[in-house]
Amino acid sequence: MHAVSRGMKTAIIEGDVIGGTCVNRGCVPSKALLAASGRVREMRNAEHLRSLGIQLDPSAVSFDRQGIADHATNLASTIRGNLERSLIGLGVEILTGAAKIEDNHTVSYGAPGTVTGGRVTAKNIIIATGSTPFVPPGIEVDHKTVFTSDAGLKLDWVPEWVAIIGSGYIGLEFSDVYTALGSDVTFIEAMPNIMPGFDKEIAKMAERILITPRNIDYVTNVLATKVTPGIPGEKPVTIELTDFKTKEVVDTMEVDAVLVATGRSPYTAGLNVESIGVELQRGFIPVNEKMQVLDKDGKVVEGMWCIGDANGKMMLAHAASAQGISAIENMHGNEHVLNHLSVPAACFTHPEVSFVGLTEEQARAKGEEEGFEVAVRKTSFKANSKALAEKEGEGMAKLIYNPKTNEILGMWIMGLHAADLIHEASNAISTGATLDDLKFTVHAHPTLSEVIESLLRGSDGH
Ligand SMILES: Cc1cc2nc3c(=O)[nH]c(=O)nc-3n(C[C@H](O)[C@H](O)[C@H](O)COP(=O)(O)OP(=O)(O)OC[C@H]3O[C@@H](n4cnc5c(N)ncnc54)[C@H](O)[C@@H]3O)c2cc1C
Ligand SMILES: NC(=O)c1ccc[n+]([C@@H]2O[C@H](COP(=O)([O-])OP(=O)(O)OC[C@H]3O[C@@H](n4cnc5c(N)ncnc54)[C@H](O)[C@@H]3O)[C@@H](O)[C@H]2O)c1
Repeated sequence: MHAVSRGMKTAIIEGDVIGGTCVNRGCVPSKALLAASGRVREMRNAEHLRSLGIQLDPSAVSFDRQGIADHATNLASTIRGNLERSLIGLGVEILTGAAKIEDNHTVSYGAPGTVTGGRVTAKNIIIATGSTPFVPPGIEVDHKTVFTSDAGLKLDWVPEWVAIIGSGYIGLEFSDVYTALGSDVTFIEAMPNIMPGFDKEIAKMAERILITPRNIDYVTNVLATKVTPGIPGEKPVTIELTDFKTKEVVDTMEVDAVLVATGRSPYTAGLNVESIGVELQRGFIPVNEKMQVLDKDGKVVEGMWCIGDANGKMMLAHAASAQGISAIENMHGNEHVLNHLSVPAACFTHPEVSFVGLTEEQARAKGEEEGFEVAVRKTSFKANSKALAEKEGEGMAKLIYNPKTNEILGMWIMGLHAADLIHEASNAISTGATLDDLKFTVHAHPTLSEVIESLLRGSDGH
């Protein structure tokens, strides 16, 4: 769409359905499941409702599993249809088939292994082939009792006990869905702590809010080295657990189902990038900061660009789009470099966790290396009138900054609508605004955004 807006003749080659992972097997259906299951959780929380003066018998709240699953499927197909119609309306040509690079200005496409579809030449070619679920060796996926997010999003059943391998974004969001619908969850995490990618303090709070009060337990420092599928209601799934450090088998578990959420692999096999002198790096396509593809000697391959999950810089949908816009600007002659530290991210649990920039640990390490001080301000949702009106005072926001320059290095938020609240910080980092620029900005009262106001002003005493 951005290429069209810049006056370029544009075609997309798609081997499956328009919209990719995000629309069909990612952001969109997962948020539909989270929305529906979140309502179930809310309506079964009698104590919370009572505190608002509402009486509802939690056992009277039921849900239709297929209805929730249909909501996710229908949403994906609506958004896919809208997207396809917009592209066609803008004059983008949609070519169907698996693409194979012939040279830096030619791509052939068709059924895999053939070139019956055709061949197109272009001044610029963007590789945006994305990623697929990574399944560690030893794990047998039957898509029924042992599955990745692809099958999990279909919500074919709600198992009584689900083990989730990996406590990253997918693991956490699915744990939110499953526990709301009545499942027990066990996390199996290779790292010493669960949610290892989070700021440590936020991970601690997330554990207190999202894990401890729910039917969730976890084991850390272990790898699931062998997983054998079962038969629903008849035979359990078996999991062999191996100590991460000693590599010794330490335990076996039997559960009803296993969700494998151990990251994603770039989808670049068969693209034939060798034809343009590129060497894949763990499957990813190397690019420079302008998103230009680099060959095995680190030189720019003229006319070739790569964006999104396939370059591995930041596996998020909006990062992929932003990189695409950046690539088009560069093609158009407007030099542009996306500041990835300004790209926000969010985990859409109830409540949400969001962040932009660095964790406190990363900022302190950077400060030590580069010789600057790091300061931290924190505030709680408990002091926010809107959050209290909703009886949703659990949560915190944390600002990490350089006290000499007042540059914002990172922000982390856990609490109601954290995913929407983070943009004030990401816009500030993106435009280079400092705390001095922002400390007298005004936020409507009573709104959740006053949580950010108190961080920016340091008005909570810090
Ligand atoms: C369960 C889940 C939830 C997620 N939730 C979020 C979220 O809430 N927010 C967020 O920002 N991100 C989320 N993500 C991540 C997000 O989906 C990805 O970062 C994003 O889709 C990457 O976009 P992309 O364009 O690089 O690749 P993809 O979306 O993977 O698209 C690649 C496309 O290329 C096609 N393709 C691949 N190879 C070829 C070939 N050789 N020829 C022709 N076509 C080909 C594929 O069929 C696919 O349609 C989620 C991911 C998952 C799995
Ligand atoms: N809300 C969102 O933005 C959102 C939601 C879902 C997915 N995503 C994207 O999708 C991608 C994939 O998500 P994900 O949760 O699968 O990956 P992730 O990288 O976020 O988390 C994977 C987790 O699995 C652990 N792990 C890896 N191998 C293991 C093993 N053998 N045994 C036990 N633990 C193991 C890792 O230590 C890590 O904690 C992410 O890059 C994320 O950016 C984003």
